[in-house]
Amino acid sequence: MSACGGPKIKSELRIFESADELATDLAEYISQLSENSVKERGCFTIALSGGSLIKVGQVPILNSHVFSINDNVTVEDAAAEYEFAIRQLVKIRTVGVSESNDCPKFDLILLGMGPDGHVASLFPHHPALELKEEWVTYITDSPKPPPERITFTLPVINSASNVAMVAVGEEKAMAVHLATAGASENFDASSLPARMVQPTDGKLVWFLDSTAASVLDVSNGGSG
Ligand SMILES: O=C(O)[C@H](O)[C@@H](O)[C@H](O)[C@H](O)COP(=O)(O)O
Repeated sequence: MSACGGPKIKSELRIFESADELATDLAEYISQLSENSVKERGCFTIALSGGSLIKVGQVPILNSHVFSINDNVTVEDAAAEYEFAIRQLVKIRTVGVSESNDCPKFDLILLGMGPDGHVASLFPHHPALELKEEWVTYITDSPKPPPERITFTLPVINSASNVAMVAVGEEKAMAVHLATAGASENFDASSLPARMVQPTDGKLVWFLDSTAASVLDVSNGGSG
């Protein structure tokens, strides 16, 4: 594994020869964060993205501690229900609160990234990227199936104590480069939502395999 600093925010790039090596380090990273959070706060709150990243079935978590999306209602109602559930968790202080904007402050948000640089269900140039008040929103026009999705908004993602962004495979290499490289002043960040993941008071760690990192200019910290 090689590690180096990312762009000017508190970020780190971890690059692995294989997806297996990445998975082992990611598991250890999550386990360490969990141990620290439980010691400090008595609990550990983690938000999981969809896609191929997570196969949560192997982790022994009480069902009552898992908050899944209700896909038996309209996508609009699912988003409202989910936001209500998170607000309840914030009210009882299970989920912390960001000091700067009252958003929920997850201990860790675990994200995959698409080849177009989308994260969660925040896609390039989508109006959902502009939302400032909502914690959870819905879209009905996802370019990646299924078309109807709910998603955390950027204010919630950027309020996390830790964000882990995982990208594996050649098809993501350009998006990784554009998301982590220094940008010209007229770069339109909304063209690459992963670049908008910049935790306000938290740390971003990229977990990459060597193919996803193959376009990075790692010699100068991958910040281009
Ligand atoms: O629900 C989803 O699809 C995720 O929220 C999405 O952001 C995913 O993490 C990326 O599309 C990467 O997906 P893969 O890991 O399967 O490439």
